[in-house]
Amino acid sequence: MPSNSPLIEPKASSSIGYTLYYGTFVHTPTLEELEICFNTLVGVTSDGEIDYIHKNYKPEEHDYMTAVHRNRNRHFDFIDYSQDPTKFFVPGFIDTHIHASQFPNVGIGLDCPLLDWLNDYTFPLENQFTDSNEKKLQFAKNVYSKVINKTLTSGTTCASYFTTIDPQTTNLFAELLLEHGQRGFVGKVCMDHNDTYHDYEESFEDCVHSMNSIINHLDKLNPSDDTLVKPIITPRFAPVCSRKMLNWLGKLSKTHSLPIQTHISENTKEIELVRDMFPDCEDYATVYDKHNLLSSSTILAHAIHLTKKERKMISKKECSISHCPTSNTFISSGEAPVKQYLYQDKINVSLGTDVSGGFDSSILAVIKHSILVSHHLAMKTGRQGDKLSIIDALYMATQGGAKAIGMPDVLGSFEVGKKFDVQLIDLSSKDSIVDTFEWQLPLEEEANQRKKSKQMQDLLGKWIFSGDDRNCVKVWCNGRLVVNKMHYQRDDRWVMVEKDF
Ligand SMILES: O=c1[nH]c(=O)c2nc[nH]c2[nH]1
Ligand SMILES: [Zn+2]
Repeated sequence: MPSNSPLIEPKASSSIGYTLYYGTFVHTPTLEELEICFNTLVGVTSDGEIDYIHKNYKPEEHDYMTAVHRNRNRHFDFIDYSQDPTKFFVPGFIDTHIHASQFPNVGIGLDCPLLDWLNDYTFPLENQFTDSNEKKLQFAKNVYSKVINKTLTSGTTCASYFTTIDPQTTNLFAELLLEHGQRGFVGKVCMDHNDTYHDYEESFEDCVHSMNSIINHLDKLNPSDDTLVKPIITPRFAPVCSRKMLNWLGKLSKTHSLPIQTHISENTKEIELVRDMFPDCEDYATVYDKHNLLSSSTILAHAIHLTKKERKMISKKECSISHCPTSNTFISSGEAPVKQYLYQDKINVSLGTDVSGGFDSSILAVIKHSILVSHHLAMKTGRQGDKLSIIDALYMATQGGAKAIGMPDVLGSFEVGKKFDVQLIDLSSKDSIVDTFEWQLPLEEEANQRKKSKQMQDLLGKWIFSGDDRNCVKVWCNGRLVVNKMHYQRDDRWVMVEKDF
């Protein structure tokens, strides 16, 4: 266990029995649908699977032991947050675009446009992961432990990561994910044609060798009963990949049934470059399509400046877009018309922090930024319909993310058969900067359910716009408690809770 992550629960202390969670559960099972379930009992098996949901559970009327007995479990935990209206469960966040290797550059490179930003800040940093063996492993362990700790303690239970071109440190990254208990897709960056920064590129043959080594290593790494880390095919973006490499990666995805992630149409200069380099392709999306890289398991990051034809193709191929508004603002790339993608083009859209183009590794922050950027877009276009709602953004951060990573029936919402990848939000946590007033709280005794639901929706607004990772007090991944920042007040002092209750 890395010593710099005191908030991460060590594996040994994870709960292994049957667990019943009781309290308020909030989720967006489908686009446009927000479900707020008060007094809900959720049963989770020792494998981390939700096998029982009882909405509106009344202890005086119902017997929770039926759930326990159904599983022939004599030992179980009962975790009750129903008495505190400032606490609620939400699905763990799914970050569908993040560069783990770029974490040290967070906050650096403001307003440097993409291609300069890559050469001046990003390639030199990523190149440090290709140093001599001992040096690079130490460097990688430090950076990768920190980024996993940071995202996990901010409520990200699963992420689709980019690492670097280096295979050894990429394998180390996958091991660290498992050690911390975060679900993850691990993408070794593939790039054999870096014309502007030759120090940081690989040969086609090296790429083939590295990808095979990573696929084999990750195959052996997962626990026997579950796949928590998985490789993802990652051509960095068209300008740094030869046609031979793009072709091979398309085939590799098919032969190993592996998902694909890449960048598309982030910056106008980048689009011009692609046009010059691939004159036989009508547009950027066609470059990927020609090399068999567009399918329902492809995540396309940014997708800000797509043409109508590209949108149609992306929709038809059922690719997902990872919207990264924090990054798009920080390096001035533009405003993606996300509402149109979701509702008119019927494209699945998820959210990405895009560290370090994005300066915040918390998806909660990206939810906030996605809404603000959409308001700016609406002011520019004069179309109110361009504005994203809280429900849209929460959906993209959870169920939309689950769809993007090919796990719509496993993650993203509370449903029997899904995995318990969950965060507990506490608006009155120690150090919380959220202010709530008594009349704003959905109290147990409130009989008017509509009023109670409206109060809960207002609390979601408070969480998203004035909260942060300090309000994410517990995180479970695959049913296992992996983060516990829970404190309680004793004699006017905040004391860390050792156990769940
Ligand atoms: O935001 C981005 N970050 C990157 O590292 C990158 N590489 C290509 N295109 C990119 N865009
Ligand atoms: Zn990126």
